[in-house]
Amino acid sequence: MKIMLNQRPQGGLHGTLQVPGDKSLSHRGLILGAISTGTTTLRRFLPAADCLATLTALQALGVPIKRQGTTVTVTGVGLRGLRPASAALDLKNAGTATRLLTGLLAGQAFDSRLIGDASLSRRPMARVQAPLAKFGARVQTTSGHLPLTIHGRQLHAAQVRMTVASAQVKSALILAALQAPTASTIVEKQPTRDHTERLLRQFGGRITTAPDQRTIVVDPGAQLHGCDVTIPGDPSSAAFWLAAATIVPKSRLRLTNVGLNPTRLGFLRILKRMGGRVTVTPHTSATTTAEPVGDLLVSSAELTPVQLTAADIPAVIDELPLVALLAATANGVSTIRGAAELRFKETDRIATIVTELRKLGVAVTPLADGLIIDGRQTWQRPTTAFDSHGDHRIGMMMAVAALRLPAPVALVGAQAWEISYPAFLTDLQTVCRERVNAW
Ligand SMILES: O=C(O)C1=C[C@@H](OP(=O)(O)O)[C@@H](O)[C@H](O)C1
Ligand SMILES: C=C(OP(=O)(O)O)C(=O)O
Repeated sequence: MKIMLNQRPQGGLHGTLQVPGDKSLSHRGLILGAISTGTTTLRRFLPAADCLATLTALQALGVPIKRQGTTVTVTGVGLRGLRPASAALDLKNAGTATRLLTGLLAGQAFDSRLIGDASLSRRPMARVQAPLAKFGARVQTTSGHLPLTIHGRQLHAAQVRMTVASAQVKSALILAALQAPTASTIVEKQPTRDHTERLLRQFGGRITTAPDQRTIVVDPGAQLHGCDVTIPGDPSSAAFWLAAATIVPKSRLRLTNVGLNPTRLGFLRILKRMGGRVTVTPHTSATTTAEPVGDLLVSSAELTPVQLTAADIPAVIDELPLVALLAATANGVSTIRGAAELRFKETDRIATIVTELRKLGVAVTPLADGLIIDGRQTWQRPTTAFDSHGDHRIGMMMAVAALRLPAPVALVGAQAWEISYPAFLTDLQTVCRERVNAW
């Protein structure tokens, strides 16, 4: 789908948005609901293609799940109640679904086969296969990629030191550890988003994180019970509006019910380091989630450059395209290092960021593990359409860039935002109060 994005709204961006539910928590709520006993109700579930791939896969594994809009009811079957699927599970574009379900299915009493779309089939799977083998798992990849054949079997406990900073791999290992007879220890390379740990505790699981924030002990055997979970707004989706309001003059936006888990707030912290103007108002009343939530108020700002190193990356991994965009407006040279993981996402995001920012005349240099971005030139009018390259975050980042241009520009592959943010165009129209024409 090619769409035309209108030029900069003269009066800036205004209004209040409730961004959709968190993608990571929507996947995890479904999976933990499935392996619990009793009913789990997920409110503000994200009905995006990635999370629907997890939902459909769990249904194929015999889990009764009903969805009405953003409310999902999962009838838990317990850790031993899953049934073999009658065909390969197609996880489409969803890396999170693939890695987490691999950890779960490795400990089941049946074999499974996982497939995905062309993008997912290019992404590395040895990163889950190798550490899962420490639990006795037998996962067969196709030269390190999908299709995967998982030979389900009884797992044993393990002590695993992770070699990639990945919440997906960590979560796969936690789901495997739940199926071992005794406690396992997982040591992360760097702390990553801790949604699995928090949600597992809410479902009654026994899991502890040491003060170093990297050492996790999973004590299996506790009965998991279904819960009511209200999923917070996705901070990765909120980040598009934080970036947009910052770089479009005269803007002021309020974003409500956004997840404020510190392991996800890298973008907010970096935006503030660059001179961004954001006020955070945490909610103090009790919620039915193990996650902090609050409102954000953002207004336009002139930005200074930023230097990011490996320690900054896990908490901002999905927002790095937006950091690059902010850097392309800053009054100096920014550097992003320690971000080689960007090369293993839906696209090689270092390459796709460079291709798209160069259409604006931005001086951007790719590095093996990051980017150098000089924000000092005025953006040029692009002579070719922007392109998502089939990657939702790249497409939405360029839709945000278009908001700063003096003339309309086309975006090819806009439909990619269905992966994580199906209401993106509606929300864009809300904050612009101007028409965005579909071609
Ligand atoms: O665990 C998760 O829900 C996710 C972890 C991250 O991936 P990695 O674990 O591969 O870094 C992130 O990029 C992805 O969008 C969601
Ligand atoms: C990398 C992403 O997702 P996943 O790994 O689940 O495909 C993302 O949403 O940016």
